[in-house]
Amino acid sequence: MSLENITVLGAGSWGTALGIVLADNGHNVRLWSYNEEQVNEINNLKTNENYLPGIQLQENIRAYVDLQTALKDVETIVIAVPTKAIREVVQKVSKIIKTPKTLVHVCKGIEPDTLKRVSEIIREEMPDDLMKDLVVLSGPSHAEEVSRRQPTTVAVSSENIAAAEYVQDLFMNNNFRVYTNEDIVGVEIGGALKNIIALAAGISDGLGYGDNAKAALITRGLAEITRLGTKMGANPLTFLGLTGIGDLIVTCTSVHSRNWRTGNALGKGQSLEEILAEMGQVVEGVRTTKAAVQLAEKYNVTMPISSILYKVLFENLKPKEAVDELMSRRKTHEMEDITNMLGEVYKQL
Ligand SMILES: NC(=O)C1=CN([C@@H]2O[C@H](COP(=O)(O)OP(=O)(O)OC[C@H]3O[C@@H](n4cnc5c(N)ncnc54)[C@H](OP(=O)(O)O)[C@@H]3O)[C@@H](O)[C@H]2O)C=CC1
Ligand SMILES: O=C(CO)COP(=O)(O)O
Repeated sequence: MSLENITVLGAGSWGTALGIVLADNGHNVRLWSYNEEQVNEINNLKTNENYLPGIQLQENIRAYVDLQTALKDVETIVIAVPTKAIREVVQKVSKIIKTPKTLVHVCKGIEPDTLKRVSEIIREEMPDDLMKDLVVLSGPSHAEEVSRRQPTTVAVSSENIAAAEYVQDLFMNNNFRVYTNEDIVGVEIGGALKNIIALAAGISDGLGYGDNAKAALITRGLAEITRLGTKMGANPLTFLGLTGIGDLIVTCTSVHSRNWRTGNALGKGQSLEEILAEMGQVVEGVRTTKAAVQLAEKYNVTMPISSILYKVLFENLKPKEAVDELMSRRKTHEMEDITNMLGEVYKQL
């Protein structure tokens, strides 16, 4: 495959880790950050200590503070800023580029109130004639491990399978295996909602509950994600793949996860404000919990874990009381709703 200039917007942990993958594949990587000090550190010391401590960056990664220079002569733009910054960043890009580009977003969130997925936000902010293709990259992939070249698998999804295959080739190497999947709705919903369940799993661990509780949260979490996602038009089988159960497992069980760590500290009694101030990196699940509760209402689906987490995050419900409330819900059949979902699966086979 031909080598390219590729611009990565956002020099946080994920943007930098993906930059390392692309640089390993021989591409010229331009990391854009609005923080001049960080840009100087990346260019002069070849490190990004606040986001990926102990990692040495390659010579073919260069950082830029000027967006116009960062975007000069690129075909592909990777968007790796938090969901709340997407609109602003895409608007800035749309005012600079003159020819259509392939956009790859790697963000895991949903916008509260508008209830838009990230690809929908990008489509609203980027004129059609400036967007060649839009591709989502998602899956179980902590930046800390990717930057150390530990084996990782992800999926790329696009309405145009040829575009997904093109992005698959850009990123794929022997440490970073990339699959394609055409179900953008399922890929984005799985990636965004797993963060909510990871917050809940962290709370459970922080309270001192064990593996049984965590397995329950992962399994019942997957059930509520699938219930909502299917109503939104996703293929239920996607939730059994890398961007569904795969990402749910890694985020609920890893100390790398900012969402799990936030939940863990909440379970131990710290306040949300305090935790977020100390984290210094995005915790997407907090904002996505608001969106999920609104989506559950809109699509008329029950999402008990997301709903109870909303009360913990925004209504001062104590974590222990939240668990008691979850456990004492009315009795039900495990497969309630799932039979409907299976009907959808069979229709798609
Ligand atoms: N980290 C990971 O392992 C993974 C992350 N993701 C997803 O990738 C996305 C980015 O996450 P991640 O890199 O981890 O987050 P980080 O918090 O590590 O980094 C985000 C970067 O975006 C910058 N940024 C924030 N707001 C703006 C803005 N308005 N304009 C320009 N830059 C901005 C931040 O700068 P500053 O901090 O100075 O504000 C920071 O450099 C999230 O949606 C996350 O869920 C997906 C898979 C793995
Ligand atoms: O999405 C991720 C791993 O796949 C990263 O999760 P956190 O944002 O919780 O760190």
